[in-house]
Amino acid sequence: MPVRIGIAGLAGRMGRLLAEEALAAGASLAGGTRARPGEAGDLPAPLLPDIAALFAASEVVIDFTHASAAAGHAAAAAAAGKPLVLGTSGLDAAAEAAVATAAGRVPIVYAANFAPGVNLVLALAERMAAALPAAQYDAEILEMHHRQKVDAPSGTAVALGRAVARGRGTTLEAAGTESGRDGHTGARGTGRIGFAALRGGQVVGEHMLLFAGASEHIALTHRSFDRRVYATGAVRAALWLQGRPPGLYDMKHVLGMA
Ligand SMILES: NC(=O)C1=CN([C@@H]2O[C@H](COP(=O)(O)OP(=O)(O)OC[C@H]3O[C@@H](n4cnc5c(N)ncnc54)[C@H](OP(=O)(O)O)[C@@H]3O)[C@@H](O)[C@H]2O)C=CC1
Ligand SMILES: O=C(O)C1=N[C@H](C(=O)O)C[C@H](O)C1
Repeated sequence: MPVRIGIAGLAGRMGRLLAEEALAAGASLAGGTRARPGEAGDLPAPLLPDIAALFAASEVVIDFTHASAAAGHAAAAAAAGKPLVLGTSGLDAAAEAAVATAAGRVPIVYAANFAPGVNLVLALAERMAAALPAAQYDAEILEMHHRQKVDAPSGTAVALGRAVARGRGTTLEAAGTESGRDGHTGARGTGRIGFAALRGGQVVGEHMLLFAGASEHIALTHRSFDRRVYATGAVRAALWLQGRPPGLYDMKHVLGMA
């Protein structure tokens, strides 16, 4: 029997591609949700009234919606006893804690970016940060996305920052960050991780991690040209979750890079 996949955010940029990729992977569509359920539109699966109904109809739910919905969706996964693939970005610490709590009951893949190349870049970022002393190489993360993106810095930029911090044996919170400098900011803090976000046009997703030393720069760059790469990865994660024990996984587990 094909795996029944439910899609939270079915009418969104990602939701529509997720539906196509789920069918292409041999799964079936259990239904979807959106923020404005009255507007059915030309959707490839039935719109269900709420997230609980979506979990009831599905074997696994994929969520690409809005950060404000993430904690509730994770709690609904735990209540239904069904796995969740969470791609939504911009979660605050409380929402991430709610996801971790739900992962004690059900398996959850929570990934900032489902593109395989980005997950390789994350692994390389950690290794590079371990090799390049924070006192000599300033880490700066630059990202650019389409003009509709509502959160900044991107989830992937934050994941890159966390990877750099891990490589340096610390956390992003302890290292400190500098974002969107403007005006009399004072000199750059040693060891801090810098973030800058550009928004414009229809850019699918571009990330650069720069290690800036006094005499040399080393950069890692990733560009996505088609957001289908994220949908393919998220559907792969949904199928990978079938039969997994409860736990918080990310894309490196799905890709066998953990
Ligand atoms: N991890 C990854 O690899 C990727 C992550 N993303 C992330 O996925 C998310 C969605 O991106 P994208 O598809 O471009 O966004 P869109 O705005 O195109 O779509 C969002 C969808 O979620 C629905 N939605 C919005 N708010 C809520 C809510 N509070 N509760 C339930 N549903 C809601 C919208 O409903 P309606 O249609 O009624 O407005 C819409 O269907 C973002 O956080 C983005 O950063 C995106 C690409 C890759
Ligand atoms: O909103 C997007 O489009 C994207 N969001 C994710 C993020 O915040 O990192 C992943 C990708 O960059 C596209």
